[in-house]
Amino acid sequence: MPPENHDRRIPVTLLTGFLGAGKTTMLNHLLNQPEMARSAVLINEFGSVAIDHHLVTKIDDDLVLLDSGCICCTVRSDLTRSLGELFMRSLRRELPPIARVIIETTGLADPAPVIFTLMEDFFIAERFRTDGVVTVVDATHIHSQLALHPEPVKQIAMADRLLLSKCDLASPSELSAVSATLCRINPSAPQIYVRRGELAAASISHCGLYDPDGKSADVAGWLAEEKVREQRRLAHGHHHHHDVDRHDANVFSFALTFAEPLHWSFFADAISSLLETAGDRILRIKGLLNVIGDHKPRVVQCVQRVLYPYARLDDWPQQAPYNDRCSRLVFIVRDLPQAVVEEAFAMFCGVRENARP
Ligand SMILES: Nc1nc2c(ncn2[C@@H]2O[C@H](COP(=O)(O)OP(=O)(O)OP(=O)(O)O)[C@@H](O)[C@H]2O)c(=O)[nH]1
Repeated sequence: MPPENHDRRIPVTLLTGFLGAGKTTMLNHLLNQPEMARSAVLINEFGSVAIDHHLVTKIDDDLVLLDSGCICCTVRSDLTRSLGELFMRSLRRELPPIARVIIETTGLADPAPVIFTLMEDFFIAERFRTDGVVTVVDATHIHSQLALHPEPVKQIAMADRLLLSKCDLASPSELSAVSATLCRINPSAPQIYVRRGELAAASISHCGLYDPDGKSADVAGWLAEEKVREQRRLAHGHHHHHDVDRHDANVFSFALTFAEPLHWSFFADAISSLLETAGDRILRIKGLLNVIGDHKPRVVQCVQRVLYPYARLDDWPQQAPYNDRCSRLVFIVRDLPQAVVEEAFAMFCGVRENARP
């Protein structure tokens, strides 16, 4: 392959990290910088009710929502197709020239199939080059996430750069403990401390082509496994069915929809009670709310037991399903029945969930 300076292929940044780590927050800061002005963004979300693309402050039509679902087949072929389409649209000048592609994965994603696709798919590898697997690590939650879930280890081990988010919320001793943990899993990746998503574009560019050497031996092994999987898929086809709302036997997603505008204080009581009683089984909540007395949609975000200060969007999205201005909350949980969550809202807000998408 040509050295980076003479390489005319479009650089691709893979932005990964566990649920709620702060990927979208950093992405918004990056996209506001002139160096990232001509970036196309591909977003892959878990669950059937997507919301992330409304939280990215990018209005161009080079923001692509990848199919939700299993990264091993649906998303891989969707990724290949989306990158191919972006390239062709840019070639036909339907889009301005693309200087970089940023792929934001779901927090539950395994980065190996994505890296493998970028490196090995013939059409893609001719036109795009990996320039950085960048993993966002939530400095306030990573130890419990590593204890309970297999995904963050792989996301950290495969990284070229590690971005420690929420450093404004962690004490110096917590930060040094997190830093030592990351060093054990991936000693070669530089660690960058980030507060409120404020990250210079230079921190994630010029990573160079992806190279498993210098990373833990597992990384080469994971990529080799992808090759075997690919060969099997080509030989036998790949027909297993995926439920887009289920990650594994325990982790799954559901969305609640409320047709009537909500009282903020009752809603806050319902969420607080839920986080207190079932926070250990809640991985992520995010949603857009129609709140009585507020014309703008409120963005609500929780990670495990933490409810973050709400934000507002300038306006309600024009696209379905959010254009009906109903409140929607998307939950990603571990072994928490939907009925328990519905009951909390019925009790505190006096509202029942409506059977809408
Ligand atoms: N105080 C503080 N809050 C942060 C920081 N980074 C992210 N947050 C908050 O954490 C919550 C989750 O951040 P997101 O950027 O949506 O996380 P994400 O990784 O994109 O989430 P998923 O796509 O669901 O995996 C939001 O409420 C953010 O405002 C930070 O550095 N400091």
